[in-house]
Amino acid sequence: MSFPKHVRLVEVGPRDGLQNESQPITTATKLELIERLAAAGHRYIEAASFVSPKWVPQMADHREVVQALMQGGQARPGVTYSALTPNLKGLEAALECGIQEVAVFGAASESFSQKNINCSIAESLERFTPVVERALAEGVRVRGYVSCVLGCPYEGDIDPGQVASVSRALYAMGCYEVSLGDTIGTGTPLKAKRMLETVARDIPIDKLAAHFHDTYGQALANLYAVLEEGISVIDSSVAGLGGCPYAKGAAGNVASEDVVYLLNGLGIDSGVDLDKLAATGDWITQTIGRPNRSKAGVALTSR
Ligand SMILES: CC(C)(COP(=O)([O-])OP(=O)([O-])OC[C@H]1O[C@@H](n2cnc3c(N)ncnc32)[C@H](O)[C@@H]1OP(=O)([O-])[O-])[C@@H](O)C(=O)NCCC(=O)NCCSC(=O)C[C@@](C)(O)CC(=O)[O-]
Repeated sequence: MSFPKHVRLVEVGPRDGLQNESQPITTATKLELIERLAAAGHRYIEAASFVSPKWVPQMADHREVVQALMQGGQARPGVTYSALTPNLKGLEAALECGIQEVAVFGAASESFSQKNINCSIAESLERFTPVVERALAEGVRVRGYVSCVLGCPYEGDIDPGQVASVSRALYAMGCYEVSLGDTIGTGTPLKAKRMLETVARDIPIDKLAAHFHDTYGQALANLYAVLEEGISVIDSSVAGLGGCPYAKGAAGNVASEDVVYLLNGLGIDSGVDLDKLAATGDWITQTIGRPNRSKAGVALTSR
């Protein structure tokens, strides 16, 4: 067993963490969250989502958020701020706001693809191709997501071969990294390992990321399992905020504080200050009136 020395964390709290909140959250609160996360040491922050406001109302202020960061002087040097762009319309808007990095998001499940982005897997890949081409032509890097890699809310079990096939397509298209999403958190460590082994036959392991939700309390165990396999990029959300609007009952992402606590214990550097991160989790959950789902965060802030 050998773990990586360093893990790159992708903080998805401002996007995945907040997208499902039904109460309006002000742009100022979102920007303060992003700044606090950067101050805690996060170097990759998913800040917004250029999707239809009819589909995901909470992300309707994507322009204001990204403009404030990239054109309003609120971005920190050395931090990459990214946004989801499901189509050319979203990409064009994100480029106008000066975005540094974007992500396209597909699924390994046909039903989830239809519910989430209103098209089949094949249609989504066709739609992403010009998005990736245009972004790369503008010097903007593109990340790819695959949802439902360990289970689908509509179809149940998903064949790892299907995960590998969609991941391959995104990687071949020009995505520099493919993030593997256990959207509904049904995965368990052996399942996660097997899925990863299948995908890593075609894509170098250092081009893959783990994006695990914690619905069944398995996310940290799953992360430990894929760290053993060589994963060195982990997506997480401060205070375990989040859920997917198109996966009813799905809990938030694994909490960033819990991941940093795990990594610290394994002697793996993430560059993130756990106390500052825990204070950020405490602040955002109090601000938006949500329970803090990070066990490490709650333990640290109640000392
Ligand atoms: C993809 C679409 C837009 C297709 O939606 P559609 O209805 O098929 O698109 P359309 O092209 O027919 O357009 C319909 C309307 O949407 C507008 N529109 C069209 N595109 C945009 C855009 N980019 N930005 C703003 N507006 C847009 C467009 O202008 C039009 O407006 P209208 O004429 O009706 O007023 C829609 O299905 C959508 O927005 N879906 C959002 C899904 C989403 O955000 N899901 C959550 C994120 S994914 C996730 O959480 C999983 C992940 C990544 O975290 C990994 C994991 O955990 O699994």
